[in-house]
Amino acid sequence: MSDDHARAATFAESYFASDPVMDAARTLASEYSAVPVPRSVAGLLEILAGSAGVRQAVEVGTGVGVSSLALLRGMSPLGVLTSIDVDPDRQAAAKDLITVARIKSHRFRTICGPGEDVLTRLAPNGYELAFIDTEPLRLELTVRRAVPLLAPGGLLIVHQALLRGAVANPANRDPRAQAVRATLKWIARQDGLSRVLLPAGDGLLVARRTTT
Ligand SMILES: C[S@@+](CC[C@H](N)C(=O)[O-])C[C@H]1O[C@@H](n2cnc3c(N)ncnc32)[C@H](O)[C@@H]1O
Repeated sequence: MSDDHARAATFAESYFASDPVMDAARTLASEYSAVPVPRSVAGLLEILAGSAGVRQAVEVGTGVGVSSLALLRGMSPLGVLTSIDVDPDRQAAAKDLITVARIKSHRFRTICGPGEDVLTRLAPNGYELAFIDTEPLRLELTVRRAVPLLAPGGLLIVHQALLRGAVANPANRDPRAQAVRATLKWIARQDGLSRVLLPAGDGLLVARRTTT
């Protein structure tokens, strides 16, 4: 990253109102070694969930709940987030975070298990937003299984879509970079999805189901 880009990224990450609950969540994340979405991505998740008036959302990669909190803050006050992770301890920490943030507990449904498997048990066309922030090696299968869950107009949002510069560099043969590249190619082949790839956080892919 050039000096100018690095300075711009640092400035962007500082351009937020003070948020003690989110700050505490970030400290918690480091204790659980669960890298949370950066502030810019959390802010965008909240705005997207809010502008779409989301009532049903699904997330793969709860971590300690930084992205969950952002989504729940943005969603309709009646909205329910179903959040999936393989790590029960992190999910327990996420539930505590949601309580501390004074969000009603029934709005945050956690399921412990591999996202790529759990998604097959959820309702097709039933979700207005799917957020994926999981292990890159599992990403393509997870995304393939998340897309059929989207309602018409629903949003698919994938974090870690650039893995710093690795995904954009075709000479980089790291398996995680290759897995993310394959996922992006699969998304690009889908007729019913419009898409944009943003260099926010570790790369954010936002796609919208355009078919009815
Ligand atoms: C980057 S962290 C998620 C951070 C979270 N989105 C946040 O902002 O706080 C990735 C999470 O994915 C979980 N994970 C890894 N493989 C998974 C899988 N196959 N299915 C579901 N979760 C998985 C890890 O346990 C970890 O908590």
